[in-house]
Parts: sequence; structure tokens; C-alpha cells
Amino acid sequence: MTKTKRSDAITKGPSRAAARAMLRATGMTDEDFDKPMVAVINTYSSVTPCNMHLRDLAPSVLKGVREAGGWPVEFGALVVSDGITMGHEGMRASLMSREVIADSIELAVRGHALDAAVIMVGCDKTIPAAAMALARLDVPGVVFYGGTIAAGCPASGAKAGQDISIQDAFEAVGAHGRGAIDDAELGAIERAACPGAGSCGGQFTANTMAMALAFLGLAPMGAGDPPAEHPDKAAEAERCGRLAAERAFAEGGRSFVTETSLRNAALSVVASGGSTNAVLHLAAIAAEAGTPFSIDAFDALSRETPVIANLKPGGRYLAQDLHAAGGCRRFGRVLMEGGFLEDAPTVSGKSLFEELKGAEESADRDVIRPLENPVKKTGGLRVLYGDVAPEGAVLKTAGYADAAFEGPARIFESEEDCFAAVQRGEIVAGDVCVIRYEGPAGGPGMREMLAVTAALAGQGLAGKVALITDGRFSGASHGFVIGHVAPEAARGGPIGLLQEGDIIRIDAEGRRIDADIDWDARRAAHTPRPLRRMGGYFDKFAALVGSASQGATTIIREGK
Ligand SMILES: CC(C)(O)[C@@H](O)C(=O)O
Ligand SMILES: [Mg+2]
Repeated sequence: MTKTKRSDAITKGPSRAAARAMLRATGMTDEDFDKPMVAVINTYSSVTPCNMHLRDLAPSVLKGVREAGGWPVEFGALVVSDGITMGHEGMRASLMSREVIADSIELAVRGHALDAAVIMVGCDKTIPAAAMALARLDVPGVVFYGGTIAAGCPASGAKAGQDISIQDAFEAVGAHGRGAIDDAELGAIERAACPGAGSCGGQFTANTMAMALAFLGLAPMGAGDPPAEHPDKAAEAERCGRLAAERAFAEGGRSFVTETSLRNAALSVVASGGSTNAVLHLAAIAAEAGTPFSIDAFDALSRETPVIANLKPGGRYLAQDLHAAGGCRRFGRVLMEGGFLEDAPTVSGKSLFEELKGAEESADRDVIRPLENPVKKTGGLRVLYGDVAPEGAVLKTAGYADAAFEGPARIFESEEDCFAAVQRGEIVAGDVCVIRYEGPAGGPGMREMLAVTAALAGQGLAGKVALITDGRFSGASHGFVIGHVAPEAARGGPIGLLQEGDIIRIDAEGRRIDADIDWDARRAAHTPRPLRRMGGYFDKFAALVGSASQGATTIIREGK
């Protein structure tokens, strides 16, 4: 007696003869119609190292599905590379792609009534999109992360012989713009930064989100850890395929997205000095699941949790070093033993604590620090409110001790304008750069400001200049940076009312960002700008997208 399953809707009964006829052409036979049909959704693309190896790993996933008695069905989903789109118009497409990827997964699975899914991910947005889709669809599923890139090693120049990442390439642009390094040095870094396949190598957004999904329970603990070109990667891909097929009759993705698992995921972000984008993405995943979650969780956790992973950009090492030091499991075990995590189910079938107890011993005490010798005593993410950000904003101080900053506003209506001013040397220590009309709807697309933060870093101004934006930051951004300011300028947010020279006060401890101005008078004199029309999907996204404080999703809410 075979179990009933969702895919019976396309494979069972006389009325499905035409559907079966088509499926037979794909290789299915009578006995296969009794197998759970598992979507293998691959965000492969040859455009970026983050995803370019996923095509080679797909056969291992398919093998795993078949071994566990499932019938794999392959789909492609797109990726928009953050690293390649950074600093130009194309970066607007990055956050938009998160919605499109989640929508594509939904339509592939829902459209064909599939029983389970494995989603193969690499670059930043593919990871939260996979979790959002599993939460939305509530089908059983597993997220498989393609892994980090290896360290680069320049052959010549000041960084010769050192481990570098894409962060060094972005910051070299800033240094080159100021004349601190020459063309040859920039070229040496450019040629070495990306030695092969894999996602950007620090605790930037991809590695942060891959870790967060393991703590959320939607990615099997440890499967994402081996670097992209590591010999263990194919076995992990196969494990994920097997798990998805085995889980075809188990609970759906939504059941893993609980208040407890979201807190565990946020804690992993804070304790690893992870990307501010995680604030946006975990809020979006929670919204898709309908699970209550406030971005304030990041602030509370950040105040009580030490940073124990010594990873770039706040620390010293790369994700390949984390893997060598015992990976997410050993990192998590330290946190578990310190009483920071709560136990929760995971897709492997083992609970989070069972997984973490299996961590291997390691002689390392520097990549993953013991609790008594942390990289920082507390985390570097703060959620601020105040006059300038009534719905919230996210501050990243990782690596910079300042709890307060006060200075004159330098107003820019786009990222490009600010970048040009930085490169011309017009921004000085003490300034508060305000980059607005870069929010989810106003950009549209809420671009990452890595070009600007890297240019500031390249000029030795990281931490000496504050940067406020309704856009967002890259995981490689560092300095005294505040993003996700909500409401955004294009939706009437106060950030749009600031003027050149206004004194901005940022109080990380008091969780406020204020300006001493007559807000009523400013608003009365303000002419709201119409939304920028850019055509195509950009306009659809601008019309639908919600506040960054709720994840900047395109979920249709009551009254929207
Ligand atoms: C290009 C990067 C480093 O991947 C960035 O987009 C991030 O968010 O970390
Ligand atoms: Mg990014």
C-alpha cells in the first residue's frame, strides 16, 4: 500500500494520463509514479564563482534523492551576483532577486504538486530566498549551500603571500582612488582575490546566512561548511538529496521557523560578527512563515552575546579557516555550552543540540575563541530608533568600539554621489554621510553600499565617518554604519527631511538616532518626491515592497 502524496495530483488516476504521458518522456515508469517527487532547484549560473560549481554538484544531489527512493525533478532558478552588481544600477536587482527566486521555487513546486525540495544555493540572496520559499510553501525541504571560496593569495605587492578575499579588492579600489596604491598593486589583488568557485570568503552575507540557516534548522548542520572545492562537498550534496527524499512525508519547512529557531539563528549571526543583511533576511523568513519576530532581537542578543568567531570583516580569518577549526558545529557547541542557545528540531532529524554535541575536537583556540577569550565581549549589531528612524535602523559597529557619534550631515541623494565625494577627498573624519532614496521602494532595491564603505576604509576613514542610509550594507562593509533606516525617504521617512550640516546624534547604548531640528517645519516645507519609475520588474517591486523593518518583502498584507 503506497502512501498518498501531493504529487498524486499529477501522477494518479485516468484523468492524469496526459500528465503521465509527458512524465514518461522524462524517464518515469509505472513504479516511479509511486515515488515522492523531489524538486531539485539549482541556482547555478556561470556568472559568479558563488554559484558556478552548483551544476557539478547537482548529480550528487540527484543521486541522493534516488538512493532514498525519491524521483528528482530539476529546475533552474536565477542568481544575481552581489559582488558583480556592486556599485552600479544592477545592484538594485539584488534584493529584488530574493523575491523572484522565492517566487520561482514556489511556482515550480506548487505548479507541479511536488512532494519535497532541495534548494542549491550560493550567492547572498539565494540563501534567504530558499528558506522563504520553504516557509511559504510549507513543504518538506532542505537547503544545500555550495560553500565558501578559498582564500586568495596575491603573487606580488604589499599583500603578497597573505590570505585575501573580495573585501580586499573592494577596499583596494578606495586606496587606489586616493593614490595610496598603484595600478600594479590593484591588479595583483584583482587577479588573486577569487581563486576558484565558492561564495565570498569572510563572514559576509552568504556565509552568515548559510550559518544562520543551519541554526534555523533548514540546512543540515555541517553540510554547508566544506568549502566549494573541498572533496567532502559532493558527499554533503548527496546527503542533502537523501534527506529531502526521506523527509517527503515529514513536516514542512514552516515548522522549523519558530521563535526559538529564529532566535538561535540571530544568535549565530551576532556571535560570528555576521552581516547586517541577516536582520532583513530573518525578518523576511519569519514573515513568510507567519512567525512573530522583531528585529529588536538582534539588539538584545548583541548586548549579551560575545563574538567568538574571529572572522572577517571584524576579525582575522576566512570561512575556510572556520571549517578547518570544526565549522558551525564546533562554533555552536561553544555557544550551547555557554547556555546561549535553546534546543530545537533540525531537518537532519537530530535536534540542534544533538548535532552540536557531535562537534569534533580541535586544537584551535583562535578562529573559534573560547567564551572566556572572545573577539569582542558583546556583538556589534544594534537596532536604533529615534527621530530619524521611527520604525528602526540597524547599526554595525563590529570592530569599532564607539558607542556614540555626533557630527554634521553630508547629504547625498544616491550612492554614486557619495562615492564620488569620498573619492574626491571631500569627506572628512567626523562627518555623518546620509545616503537616501536608496530604500526598498525608493532605490528601488535597497542597494548595498559596499563601494562607499570600502572606499572610506581604503582612505583610513572606517569608524571615523558615520554613514546613514535607507539602503543596506554588504557583509564586507565595516565602519560606523547604519542601514535599513525606516521609513525610507521615498515613503516619507524623516531621513528625507535632513539637510546638509544638520547635527546628527547617534547613541548606540540609548538606541537612538536623532537630529535637533524642527521636524514639523521641515515637513511643512518638504515636497514629497514621486517614486522613481525605472520600468519592468523594478516598478513592480517598488509598488509591492514593504518596510525594511519587516524584511522588505513583497508579501501582500491586509490593506496593501
Ligand atoms: C559581495 C559580498 C561580499 O558578498 C556582499 O554582497 C555581502 O553582502 O557580503
Ligand atoms: Mg550582499
